[in-house]
Amino acid sequence: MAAWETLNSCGCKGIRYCLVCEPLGVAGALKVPETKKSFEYSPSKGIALGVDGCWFPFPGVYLIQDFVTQDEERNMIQIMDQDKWRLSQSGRRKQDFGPKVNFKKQKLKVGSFTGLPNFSQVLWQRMKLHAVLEGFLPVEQCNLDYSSDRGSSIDPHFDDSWLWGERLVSLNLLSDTVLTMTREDADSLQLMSAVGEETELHHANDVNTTQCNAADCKLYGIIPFSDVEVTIYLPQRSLVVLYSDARYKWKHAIHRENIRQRRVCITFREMSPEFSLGGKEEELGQMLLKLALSFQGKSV
Ligand SMILES: O=C(O)CCC(=O)C(=O)O
Ligand SMILES: [Fe+2]
Repeated sequence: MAAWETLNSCGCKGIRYCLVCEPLGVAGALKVPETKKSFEYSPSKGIALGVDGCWFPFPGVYLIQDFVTQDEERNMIQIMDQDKWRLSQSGRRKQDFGPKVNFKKQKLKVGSFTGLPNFSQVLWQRMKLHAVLEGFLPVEQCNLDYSSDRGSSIDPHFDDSWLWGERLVSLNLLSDTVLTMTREDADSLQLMSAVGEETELHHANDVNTTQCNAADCKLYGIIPFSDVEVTIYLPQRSLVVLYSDARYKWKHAIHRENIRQRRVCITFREMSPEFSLGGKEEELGQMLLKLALSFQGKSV
């Protein structure tokens, strides 16, 4: 392959780069290192915890470990790899099962959407057993493929909320990773002081941390949200649901340094109220849902 072909074989546009298109030295020059106070999300307590034991509530994350078995994971990856992966931004590749959307113009067409893929039906049935996903009707599925060779990442962003509803559901396959949450608004957060001595977190298995007793919790200080980041450790084969504050107030990102091996993420999205029952685009919403839930889809 000629050098220019190699240089052009990525899906980056504008300000986004991956290891294929990134001119030497740009990575360092582009990113002014930011020093934020880092907190780790504790799934068992629903709080963000600092190394010094300070913490604050972090609502809107629901994590299910071992959502699929190793065999199911292998089968799904095999099915996905039989299909074409399209180049996307920041070194990612993707397969999309959903309507054709122009988010900027808020325009939506069925396009060549034929529904979600067959293997997702069993995932959907399993999801609905969790109260947080009651009534979840997936209308779009996006498979993303991250690799360390391509320096894949996803910049901090909010998912659209004109078309997509509150709950974002992602299945994390092939390797563990970290979802990084940040806020850029001007609000401040009330930081609580440490309780007890055992404050060290052990990722998702943080069973041996102390339980917070509200009576012991003291206000430690107030800091701007923009000075903090919260890391959510996502084990391989776990399913994570983002909703409420974690969906609407915090941006989410996957940093390049947190992709150590190939990682595939399957994200399911539901309709916003506008496209749901009683909404002004209800009819279109119902039509898309019928297609989606036929589970006969091919990627668009
Ligand atoms: O890879 C992930 O876990 C996040 C993907 C994501 O944020 C998106 O597709 O909007
Ligand atoms: Fe997202």
